Amino acid sequence: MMAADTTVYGVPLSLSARVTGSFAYLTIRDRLPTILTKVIDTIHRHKNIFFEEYGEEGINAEKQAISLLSKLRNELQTDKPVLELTDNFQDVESWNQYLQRQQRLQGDQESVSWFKSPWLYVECYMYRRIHEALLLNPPISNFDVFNEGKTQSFLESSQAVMALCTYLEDIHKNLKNFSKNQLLEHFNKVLQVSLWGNKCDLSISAGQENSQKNSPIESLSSLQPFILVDHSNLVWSTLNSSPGLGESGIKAADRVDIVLDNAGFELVTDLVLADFLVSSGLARQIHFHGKSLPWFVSDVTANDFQWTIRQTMASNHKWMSKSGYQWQSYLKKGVWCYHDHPFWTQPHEFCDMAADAPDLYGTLQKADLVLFKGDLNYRKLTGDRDWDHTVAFSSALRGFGPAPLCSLRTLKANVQVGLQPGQGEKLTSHDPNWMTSGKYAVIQFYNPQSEKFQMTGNVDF
Ligand SMILES: O=P(O)(O)OC[C@H]1O[C@](O)(CO)[C@@H](O)[C@@H]1O
Ligand SMILES: [Mn+2]
Repeated sequence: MMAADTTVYGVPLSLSARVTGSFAYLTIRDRLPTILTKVIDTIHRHKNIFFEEYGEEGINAEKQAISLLSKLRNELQTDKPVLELTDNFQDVESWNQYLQRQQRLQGDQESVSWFKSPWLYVECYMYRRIHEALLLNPPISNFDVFNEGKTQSFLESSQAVMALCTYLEDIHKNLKNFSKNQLLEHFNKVLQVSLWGNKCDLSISAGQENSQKNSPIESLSSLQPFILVDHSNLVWSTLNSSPGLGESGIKAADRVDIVLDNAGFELVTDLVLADFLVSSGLARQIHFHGKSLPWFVSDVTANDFQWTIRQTMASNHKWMSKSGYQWQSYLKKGVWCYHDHPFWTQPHEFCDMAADAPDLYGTLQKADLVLFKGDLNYRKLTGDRDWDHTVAFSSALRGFGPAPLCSLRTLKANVQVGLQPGQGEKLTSHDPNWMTSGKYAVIQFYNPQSEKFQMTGNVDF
C-alpha cells in the first residue's frame, strides 16, 4: 500500500535521487558521472582526428567541449541547480519551458537540481547537455560521442546476427507453406528475440561491453520463465483483427510503428521482427522512430540506422547480406519508413504527448499497433513513478493511448505495473534486484479501444 504522502491527487511521486540509496540515487551518484567521464575521454582521444579535419579550430573545440562537460559533471556531483540550455537546437525553448514547469511543481523553496528533482527529467537533461557542449563548438557539433560503443556492440554480436539472418531466410523459404499455428509460433519467437535484444543496452553498464554472443533463437525457451507479463497473444490478435488482408490471405495490419531503443544487436532484432511482420503479411508498413541526437549511450539515431543496414548488406555471410539488401529495398519502396521527432529526446512522460507534441501523437494514431522498445520508453509510458506493482498498466498510462500499444522491455529501473497481487513481493524475496538487473522482462499490452471492456473490471490490459 502506498503511504498518503507519496501521492499527489492519487498519482504517485516521480522516482528521484532524493531517496538516498534508491536506484535513481545510485544512478545519479555513480553511473552518470562514469558515463560523463567516458564521454570526456572519448572526445580527448579524438583530438588528433579533430586536428586533421579542422586544424587549430578543431583542437580548441575539443578543449572547450571538455571544459563544458567537466563543468557539467561538477554541477551534477555537487547537486547544483539545473541550468537553461543556451544553444540553438530546435528544442531549446521546450526544454527551458520544461525546467520552469519542474520549478513550479517543486515550489519556490528549492531549485530544480540533480538529486532533488525527478530522475527521468535530470537523466534526460544530462544527455541533452552533452549535446549542447558539442553544439556550442561548431566544428565538432556532429560528433557522436557514443558512436564507438554502438558500432562495437554490433560488430561483437556478429555471430548472433548471422544466426538470426539465417533463421529469417529459413522463414522466407517456407512462408508459403506455414499453417496459421506455425506462423504464430514464429511470430512469438521473433517478438521474444526483439524483447531480449533489449538486454543489450550500454547505458545500464555505463558503457561497458554488452553484446549478444549466443544463438538468440535457442536461448528463448530458457528465458521464458523470466517474462513476468506476457500479452503476446493480445499483440497477435490485434494484428489479426485489423481490417486489411495480407498476402497469405490472413488479416493484416496496415501499419505497425516501432519506437526504437538501442543500436547494435537490439536494432537487428527489431529489423528482423519488422521483416517478419511484412514478409508474413501480418503488416503492410512499418514505421520506425529513432532519436534526433545521441541519447542514453546506445539509442538509435538516423545515422546508426543507416549504418546498420549498410553493414548488414556488406557482410560476407550470404543470408546476412541478403537480409541487408531486403531491408534496404523495403526502405526504398516505402514499406519501411524511418522518422525522428524531437519529443523522443525530451524528458516528458508520454501522457503529455497529446498536449505537448500533438503532431507526433497524430502520427502514432495512424498505427494499428505501436511497439515501444526498452526500459526508458517504459519509464516514460508509466511516468517513472512510484506505482504499486498491482496498478493496471492502463491506469499508469494516464490517458496515453494513441493506438493499441505494447511495451517490449527488460526491467532496468524500479518501476513495474500490471503484476498479479503478491507477484512483486515474491520476486523481491527471491531476487531483490529483479527490477533493475535486466534479467526479467515484460510484453505488456494496452488497447485504448477496449477501454469500455476494462471498465467492467474483467480484464487488466
Ligand atoms: O536502453 P534502455 O532499455 O531504455 O535502458 C536505459 C537504461 O538507462 C536507465 O535509464 C538507467 O540509467 C535505465 O532506465 C535503463 O537501465
Ligand atoms: Mn536505450
